Formats: sequence, C-alpha cells, structure tokens
Amino acid sequence: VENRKDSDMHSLPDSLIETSRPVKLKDFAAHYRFMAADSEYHFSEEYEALKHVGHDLQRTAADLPVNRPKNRFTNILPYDHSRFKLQPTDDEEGTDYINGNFVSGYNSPREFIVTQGPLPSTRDDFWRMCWESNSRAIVMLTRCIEKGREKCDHYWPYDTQPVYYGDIQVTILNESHFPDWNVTEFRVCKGDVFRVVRHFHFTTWPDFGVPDPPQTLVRFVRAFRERVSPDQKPVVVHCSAGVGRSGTFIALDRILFSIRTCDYVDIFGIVYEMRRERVWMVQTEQQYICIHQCLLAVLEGRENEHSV
Ligand SMILES: CCc1ccc(NS(=O)(=O)O)cc1
Repeated sequence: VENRKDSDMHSLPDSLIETSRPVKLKDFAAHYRFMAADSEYHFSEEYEALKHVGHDLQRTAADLPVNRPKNRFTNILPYDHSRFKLQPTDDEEGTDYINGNFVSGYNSPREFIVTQGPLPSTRDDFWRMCWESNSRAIVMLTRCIEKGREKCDHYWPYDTQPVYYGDIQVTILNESHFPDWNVTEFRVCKGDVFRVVRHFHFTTWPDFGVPDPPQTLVRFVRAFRERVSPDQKPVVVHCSAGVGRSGTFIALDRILFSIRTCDYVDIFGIVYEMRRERVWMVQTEQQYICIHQCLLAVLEGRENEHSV
C-alpha cells in the first residue's frame, strides 16, 4: 500500500495496513538509537501507526445496559470476539460477562486473560473467571490505591483467615516480599476441589508510567517465569484498566521467549496483534519505548543493573 495520508488510513481495513516491523537482534542497538534520535521522533511515528488498530471490532456485550456497571472505565471495553465468557448462571442476559479478553502469548493464542482491576461488585466474577479458566497464576501490576484513588479492589484476603468470594474460598498459604513485588500463594477451593494459585504483585509501577529503571520489569518477568511454566495457562493479568501496564508486561514476556530462538524481534507486530485482542494494549508511547529499553538492556547484559 503506497503511503497514504492518515485520514485515508481510517478507511483501510487492518489487513491492508502494515502489521509488522521486524528488526534483526544484531541491529537492535542501532535501531534503538535511530528511533530515539530527535526527541524520539521515530518512536512517536511508529506508536502513532498503532493508534486505530482494533477500533473496528465490536464490543456489544460490554455495551449492554446490564453490563455497563461491570466496567471500571466506560472507554475500556472488551471486544466480543476475544472476550472471556463466564459460565452463565441462568438465562439472565449478562451473567456470562466480565471485562476481560484472551490475549495471545509466545506459547499459545490464549496464554493470557487480560482484565481490569476488579471492582467491589465484580470481585466474585473475577474469582469465578480464575476458577472456570483453570488459571494457576495471577499477575497484578497496580496498587489498590494510587495517589488517593482506588485503582483496584483488594480482592484477596488481608490475613490467613479463609474468605469466600461467591462460592469460591480463598486462603493465603504463604507470602514472599521483595523490593518491587510480592509473591503470594493462595489455596483456592470450590466445593471439595482445591488448587494452588500464585499471585505476582508488582507494587512500584506508576499508572500511565514505566518502571524505573526498566530493568526492574525484566527482573519481574524473570521472577514470574521462574515460577510459572508455559503450560500453566491461562495466566490472568490485570492492572487498573487492564491495557497499559498489562500490555507492556505481556509484550516483554513474549519478547524474552522469542529471542531465545529467533534472530529478529517484532515489537510493532506484537503490540499490533495484542491490540486486535484487547483495546489500547501498551497505552503510552513511554511504555512502548520502555519495552525497547528492556530488550536493549537484556541484549547488552545489563538486565541486573540497578538505578544509582
Ligand atoms: C482512562 C482509563 C485508563 C485508566 C488507567 C490505565 N492504565 S492501566 O491500563 O495501566 O491500568 C489506562 C486507561
């Protein structure tokens, strides 16, 4: 497709808009310098090219009046084609709804379920989604309260007393605390069936921002993958809206798998694909650049560096 004005791009189906921009790993450091030059001009252009991806896709379930209160943000709605469906509890419309989408990973087209931070009114649905999807890991990338605002309900117990969320009982088995994240093991029971679910809570990632230094995110993904193998899927990933920080985390996880066997990386293509599965995945240009900085640090052997 010849270069078209941005206004023409609106009318082009995604199939005719470029969907990938692969870069050889041996050229990645030079590529990063080129993209970052002139006040990150080429990063801005590349991120802008992702702006409309997926916006042609339907989100009718999210828009049903019965489901609107289940959405934390009115403009962050799950696409119908990839949404996670709860087992309907009766013939009532909307009982299968939760604001969450299947998102592909390196290992599987349904490796992740990406969702918003539960609301007080949806925390039982959140645990039902974890149970019905047979998930054994939850990645949480926000704090419950940030700058005085509620970003996510505290949907797990405060102590080792068992708590029921609907008909699902959750009990804290153990907790490990690290400077930038906590790892907790829950016993999750429904009836006489119980499972262990691991909770990876990154606690120092400001909303709309990036981890500082970016290597902190690399270390978190490594810590997560030391405990969760690719066959343990789907992994439930959330932040507050379940788009910015969640998309950044998944993009890096995919890249760290891919560079083990592939001599090129396609960050543009990964974000493009995720945005056709869930809206706004990787929500800011700085998050998009952070993914590149994480990869550069790994390629240059600096992933264990700390900020001074
Ligand atoms: C305006 C809705 C909105 C709120 C928060 C976020 N950030 S997050 O997706 O990283 O939680 C993204 C979008």
